[in-house]
Parts: sequence; C-alpha cells; structure tokens
Amino acid sequence: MITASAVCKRYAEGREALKDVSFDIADGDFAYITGRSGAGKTTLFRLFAAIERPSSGGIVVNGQNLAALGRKAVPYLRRNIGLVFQDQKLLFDRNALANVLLPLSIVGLPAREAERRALAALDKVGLLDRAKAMPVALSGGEQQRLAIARAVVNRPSLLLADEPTANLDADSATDILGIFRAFHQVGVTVVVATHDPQALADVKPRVLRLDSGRLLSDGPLGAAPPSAGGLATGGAAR
Ligand SMILES: Nc1ncnc2c1ncn2[C@@H]1O[C@H](COP(=O)(O)OP(=O)(O)OP(=O)(O)O)[C@@H](O)[C@H]1O
Repeated sequence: MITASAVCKRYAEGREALKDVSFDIADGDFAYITGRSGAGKTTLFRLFAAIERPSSGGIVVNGQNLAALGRKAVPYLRRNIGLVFQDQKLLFDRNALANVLLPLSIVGLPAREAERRALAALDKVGLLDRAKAMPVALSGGEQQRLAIARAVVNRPSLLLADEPTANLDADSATDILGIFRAFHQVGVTVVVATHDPQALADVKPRVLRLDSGRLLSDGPLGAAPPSAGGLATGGAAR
C-alpha cells in the first residue's frame, strides 16, 4: 500500500524534514506515526498524498510510484486516499451534508446517489442526525467526525489522519479512534499521525517513531531501539 525507500525531504530554505526514511505499510494495516513536534509526521503525509515531492528516495502509494506521477494523475491518486488534516478545512458557510457532498461533486455522481453516499458517510461517524447543522453548531469532536465523513465518502482504500485527536477531550478522542478502528476492520488501510498517549496505548499498536526526520523504530512502543544501520522490527502488527 505504501512503500517509502530512503526518503529525504529538504524544504526550500534547506531544512531537512526527513532523512533516509524507509518502511512498508501493507494493505489493510493500521499504523501510527509518532514523534515530537517537527519530527516530520506531516511532511510524510504530504508526500503520501503527492502534495510535496521527496528530495530523494522513492515513494509508492497504491501501486503508483509518486516520483513518476504526472500532474494529471494526482487527482486519481487522491481519490483513493482519505485525508484528515489537523486544520480540517471545513466549509463554515455550508451545512454538514454539503461539506460531505463536496468531494463527490468532482466525481460527477447523480445527485440522488451522491446524497445517499454522503448520508451513509455521516451515519458511519454518528452524525446522521446533524446532517443539516452548520459546522459552527458542532462540537470540536463532531467537527472532526465531519472531516472524517468527508474523507471517506469516496470510499478510499487508504485513510491518513494527522493528529485527529488534538484538542479533543478524552471521550471525543476515544470516539474518533473507534471510528478509525471500524474503518480498519472493513479493510481500509489506516495511518494516524499522533502524539496522543491514549491512541498509542492501543493493544500492540504498530508505531513508526520519528525523531528529527529519522525513523527511530517501527513496532509496538517500547520496542528495542534500532541497531546501527537497521530498524527495530518489534513485530509490526500485519
Ligand atoms: N513548508 C515548509 N517549509 C519549510 N520547512 C518546513 C515546511 N513544512 C515543515 N517544515 C519543517 O520540516 C520539519 C518537519 O515538519 P513537520 O510539519 O513534518 O513535523 P511534524 O512532526 O508534523 O510536527 P507537528 O507535530 O508540529 O505538526 C520542521 O522542522 C518544520 O519546520
């Protein structure tokens, strides 16, 4: 599903956000990416979604080599990826249903089918009864759930969520994590970037730990640190 091979990312002013990062995330995996602020988590997601290109190294997502991906192919790549970013970019002048309908307008579905799918997505995140609500009338946790509904309405095979529980109370965070697990249960590959200890307290989570752009370990938290030149494998949950 995702293969990163010796990925380096240097931003324009020379800051190295990722240094020689390699890993595989198989179809149907659930993985967390963690690391302190600035470790490179968001940069990895931006690379997966072809928002940025690596400075060197290779990334394959859904069988597509992103280094060779033409600009016209990017929307097709993204159609299979549900993105939940920290800044949810909800449209505050449209109701919840209209927010979820937006990605479907690009696909060109008949209006009735689009509405049926959007309502099904709202139902999956427990917001069916708030379909007509404006985003300002929703709580932080509900807004996050709305962002997830919008991300999954195209039925992506890969769901990427960047700090989805940031700024949420513990109960709302539990709900959000439960929603991701439910998508994983039905075969969606899920990758969540988080600092949230509640998320990482999951049963034997696969955790990719970044520090200053380097991958320190890959496996359950507490896995042995990598030996020189190699990664701690730690029994990734595949
Ligand atoms: N567009 C950019 N231009 C220049 N430098 C950037 C850019 N985006 C990120 N960086 C730098 O790259 C490094 C990694 O940033 P990134 O946002 O990927 O980290 P992060 O782990 O997601 O952090 P956070 O948890 O705070 O979101 C940081 O040093 C950051 O300042």
